[in-house]
Amino acid sequence: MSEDTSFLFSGLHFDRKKFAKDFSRFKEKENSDDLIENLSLVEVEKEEEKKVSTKKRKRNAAVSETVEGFTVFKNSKSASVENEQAKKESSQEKKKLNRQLEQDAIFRKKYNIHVSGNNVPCPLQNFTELSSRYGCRSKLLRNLAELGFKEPTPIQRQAIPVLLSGRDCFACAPTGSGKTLAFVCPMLMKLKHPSRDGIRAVILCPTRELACQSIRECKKMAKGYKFRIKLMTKELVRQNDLSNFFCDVLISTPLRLRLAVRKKKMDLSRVEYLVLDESDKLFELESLMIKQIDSIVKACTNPSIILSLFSATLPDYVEEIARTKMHDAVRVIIGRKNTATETVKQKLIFTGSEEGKLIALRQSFAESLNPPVLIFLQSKERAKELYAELSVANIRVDVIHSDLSQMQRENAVDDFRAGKTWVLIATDVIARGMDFKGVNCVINYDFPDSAAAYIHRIGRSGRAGRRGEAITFYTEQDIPFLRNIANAMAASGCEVPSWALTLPKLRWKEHRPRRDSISTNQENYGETSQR
Ligand SMILES: Nc1ncnc2c1ncn2[C@@H]1O[C@H](COP(=O)(O)OP(=O)(O)OP(=O)(O)O)[C@@H](O)[C@H]1O
Repeated sequence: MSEDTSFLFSGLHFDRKKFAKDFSRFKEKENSDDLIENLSLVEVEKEEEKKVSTKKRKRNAAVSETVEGFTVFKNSKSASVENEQAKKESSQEKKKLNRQLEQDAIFRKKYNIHVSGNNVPCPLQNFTELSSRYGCRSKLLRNLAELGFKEPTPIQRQAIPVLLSGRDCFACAPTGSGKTLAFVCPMLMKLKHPSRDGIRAVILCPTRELACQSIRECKKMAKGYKFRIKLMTKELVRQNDLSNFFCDVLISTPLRLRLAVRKKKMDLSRVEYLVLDESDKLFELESLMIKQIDSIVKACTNPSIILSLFSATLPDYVEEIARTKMHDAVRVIIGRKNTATETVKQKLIFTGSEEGKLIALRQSFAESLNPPVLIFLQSKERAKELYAELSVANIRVDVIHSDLSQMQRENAVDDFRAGKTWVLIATDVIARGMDFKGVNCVINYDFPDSAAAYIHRIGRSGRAGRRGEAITFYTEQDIPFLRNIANAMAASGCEVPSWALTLPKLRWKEHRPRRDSISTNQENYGETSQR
């Protein structure tokens, strides 16, 4: 090489012995004959260095040693040893990851957990993992133990890690399978401690009854914490200015929260955690709720908000709408989507006419009235009529519908929970989410208006692994709509008359036909049907 290359090493002291080979390459050449050889050597060297440096760039940090302020890359020999080491490490990493993925797949199969999405977190093996993996405080674990929750349910095993890792989540799991805890537990862990910094978490429920129940469940799980957990009540909405209102958790129906945001300047910009419970009900097309949900989600402007949807039925259109509001969401389905729980024995009874229903009801009560029993009808008028009929019999019966005051509705639910009421006659106002321990039987006195309504109604029974029963009366006018219910029954492992599965499948929106009146004793009707 003709030019002087000593500047390359000026200011550095090299151990000539150690680097003799390298020095030999850069030494002055006597004649040009070797120039070509020398150039080619230099090119080879450069090529080698180029390969080494690109490989190194691919690694997290090039291994180097500093000599007097200069970083000197190791020579190619130690670099290739390094590469070998790095390759071995990364293949070990890869093997470990694959082993973990395999274990997760086996575990999810065991609990019928189906997931989709990027990098889905490992499911929980047990509740103690909440503290070992996520640093959960002992207080929360103690509360779970006090509530008698020994093992996480399948939906909790998967939805909790997803939400704790800050991912948006769609969760569809059977009725009575613990979805409430699946979103409350990670919410409390994410909130960590009380704060006066605005409204931090919001849970939206389709009915006031469910909102009241959710706040009760929340407070049980937050025992010992000082979280401000508030219900959006009529009184709260009546306050003039809510712009400075703050709490850790706010539970509301969409209508009330939208009112508070639009009319009373309630600020949702710091909400970090938003849960849409019974989400398919909230997103029901042509319902006012879907517009209310839209304005609430828009008001939650926190870019790092965690949005989750929970329900036992999650139609595809709900996912499509929600995906426009979610980012990189994880989908968690337990069992088969939109199917009834397998813990409820289901029966269809043909009663011919409306009159036949009352006879069939009296007969089933005479044979085996096994309270508590829930009876669903398609309207409040019909609920009142049946209440009039049954309240004369010596059965402790009550009724709940939207014509009652808030207090009357709460009393009806509390009395039924407490066992004071044996038979509760209801409209669909309590068909979803309501958790009554040990309802032995649900009677669909009027045919449900959709397969989803059927799944949610009968899901008031057979909860938390308990067994239950569901009886569905149907008349001539219900037969065209029978196929969907028969499918839901068959999908949850129930015996269904084969002819029912051959009926034409109808894409029905709502089935609430006009029906003959129930009341047979007109003179009693006026006295006892004040409810
Ligand atoms: N890990 C658990 N172990 C035992 N019981 C549990 C567990 N988690 C929840 N439960 C109980 O299971 C019952 C049903 O829970 P929850 O109401 O959350 O069900 P859900 O899936 O929300 O039902 P729905 O779809 O009807 O709303 C409740 O009584 C609750 O206390």
